[in-house]
Amino acid sequence: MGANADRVPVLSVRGLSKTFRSVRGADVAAVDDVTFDVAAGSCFGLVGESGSGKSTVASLVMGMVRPDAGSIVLQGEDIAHLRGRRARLIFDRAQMVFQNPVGSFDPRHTLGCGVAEGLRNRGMAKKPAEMRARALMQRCGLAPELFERFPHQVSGGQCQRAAIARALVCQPALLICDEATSALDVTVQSQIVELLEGIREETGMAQLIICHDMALVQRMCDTVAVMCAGRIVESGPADQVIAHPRHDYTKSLIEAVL
Ligand SMILES: Nc1ncnc2c1ncn2[C@@H]1O[C@H](COP(=O)(O)OP(=O)(O)OP(=O)(O)O)[C@@H](O)[C@H]1O
Repeated sequence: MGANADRVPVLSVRGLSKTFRSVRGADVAAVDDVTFDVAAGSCFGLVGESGSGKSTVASLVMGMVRPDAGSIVLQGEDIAHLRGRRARLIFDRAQMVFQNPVGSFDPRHTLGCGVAEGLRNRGMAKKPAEMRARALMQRCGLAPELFERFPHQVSGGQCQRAAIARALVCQPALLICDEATSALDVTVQSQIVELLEGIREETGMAQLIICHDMALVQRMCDTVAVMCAGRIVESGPADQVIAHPRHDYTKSLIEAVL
């Protein structure tokens, strides 16, 4: 756990629900009465099979999908129903890293330009924005020459490091990683995990890790919640949940990877 952990919830989710309506009548309750907290300096794991609702939780927290019910309190403010410009301000406080880093960058721009873009969009002049982007890329383990490379000219691991640097430009209080290491080989995955842990220690940010890999959760997370068909079926300290799972669904997830 991060040295700055002080148990202040950066994110408090209460009774969050979202059903995707279908014209053909097959509605999907993607998120159903979900409640959890993510404390400053801590790492919270949201695990579950494909389709259990993990990414929808992330989209709801980031304001990309509107909830049917519930509250999402980010740094003390309920952001569940913000609209327009105020909703976009969520990105100053929470950022996301995705599974496919290459696809998350504009192929026409260099990685450096992509990392600096968030600062430029917030009104910073080109020179200081580039300097800050270079420093962040270096912190994320990227050699200076990679600043000028295009996304397709670097490895998946290097591109994911750049995506993490880009997420850090606005010093978010919350970083959501949605299967951020799933597409990487084991060695690179381990390096990215170390990078995320280091950043958490340094900044005291809260991290929400979305994945289906219990081994990764055991390594990274303080707390874990297990999602099944939109609901949290089990949650608690990661070591405890993994050592003594109560729910059959959790047992099957653990047996699949450990
Ligand atoms: N925009 C959408 N419209 C309709 N249904 C959706 C939409 N987004 C997600 N769903 C459905 O909601 C359910 C939960 O999907 P979600 O992507 O949140 O699961 P997940 O646990 O993140 O899965 P994965 O690990 O495969 O990404 C699925 O049944 C999915 O088909």
